[in-house]
Amino acid sequence: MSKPSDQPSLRWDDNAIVTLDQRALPHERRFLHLSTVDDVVTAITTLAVRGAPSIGLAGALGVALSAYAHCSQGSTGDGHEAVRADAHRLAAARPTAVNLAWAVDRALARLDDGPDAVLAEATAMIDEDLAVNRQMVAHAVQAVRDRCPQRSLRLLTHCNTGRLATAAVGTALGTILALADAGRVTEVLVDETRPLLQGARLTAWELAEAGVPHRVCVDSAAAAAMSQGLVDCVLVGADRITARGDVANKIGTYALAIAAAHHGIPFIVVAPESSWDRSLADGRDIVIEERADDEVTFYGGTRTTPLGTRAYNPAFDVTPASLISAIVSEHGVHHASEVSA
Ligand SMILES: CSC[C@H]1O[C@H](OP(=O)(O)O)[C@H](O)[C@@H]1O
Repeated sequence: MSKPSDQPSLRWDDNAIVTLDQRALPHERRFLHLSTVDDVVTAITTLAVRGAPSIGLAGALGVALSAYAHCSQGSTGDGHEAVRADAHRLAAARPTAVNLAWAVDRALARLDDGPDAVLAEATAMIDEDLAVNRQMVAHAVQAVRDRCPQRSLRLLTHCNTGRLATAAVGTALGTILALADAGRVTEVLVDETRPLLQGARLTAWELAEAGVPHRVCVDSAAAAAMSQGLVDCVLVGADRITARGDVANKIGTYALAIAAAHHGIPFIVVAPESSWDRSLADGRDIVIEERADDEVTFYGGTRTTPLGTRAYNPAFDVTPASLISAIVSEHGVHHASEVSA
């Protein structure tokens, strides 16, 4: 069965956020109970909770945690400064995915109505994300079919954009699962996605759970796979999309887009409206998160480099709109270009 799962990846339970610790997958299903704002900030910065929509939802629920901690239900403003300070910390936990600040701000806007209203707004976003993903996946399936005449498809994806990264269903991976459920997928090539291996650990786990044929490849093998005719379409997610359609996404996405354009392979971005930042036109203005050297200089807990070796470790890169065949949201295809490398 490959239908995208609609089981929420995080929930509110007894004044805590309950969610899978994505660092432990695929070998351990460990649940986290996040009961303080510090817990939520740490979970986001360590990628225990990850994926643009998921970190937004966790951030919004974190505002609810703060509101209950600092405000009584009938508060007239006491504690609001403390909640606003917590909201700032939550929104700043990771800078690139616009969903985080957007969701935190939306939850914070209900503060004057009390903690219950903040929680109601955050949990409404979970339900909305699920509905949005279902609509988006339907549009993305059609966008693939419009660009790929093949009856059965060989797809390539990068990082993890499934139910773990969203409230449920997923974005690009949700589309892949829907295509597989319709019998349209021969194989999925999954970029392992160095250095944190979201592809090898999480996307492979979701595809295996769904029974979809797949192989993992090192990120640098993706272009070779395209040159060998192993890829009919590339599907990826997004963390921030500018007004003209430049896309910030997991590091390695830009290289995929260049290779896809060179080989005339459709390169489709699947992301919700909440991933758009229309205040920016040029992707070069997107703040790219730089992460610790040891994510690169260590592998499996063992140092791979000489002591003292530094690393260049941006968590994201920017793909210009000119290299993107289509950007699909719950509203349909936003951007389509005849891509040329
Ligand atoms: C639907 S997830 C969108 C996006 O978020 C991921 O980043 P991270 O794993 O660092 O949270 C990746 O860029 C996905 O494409």
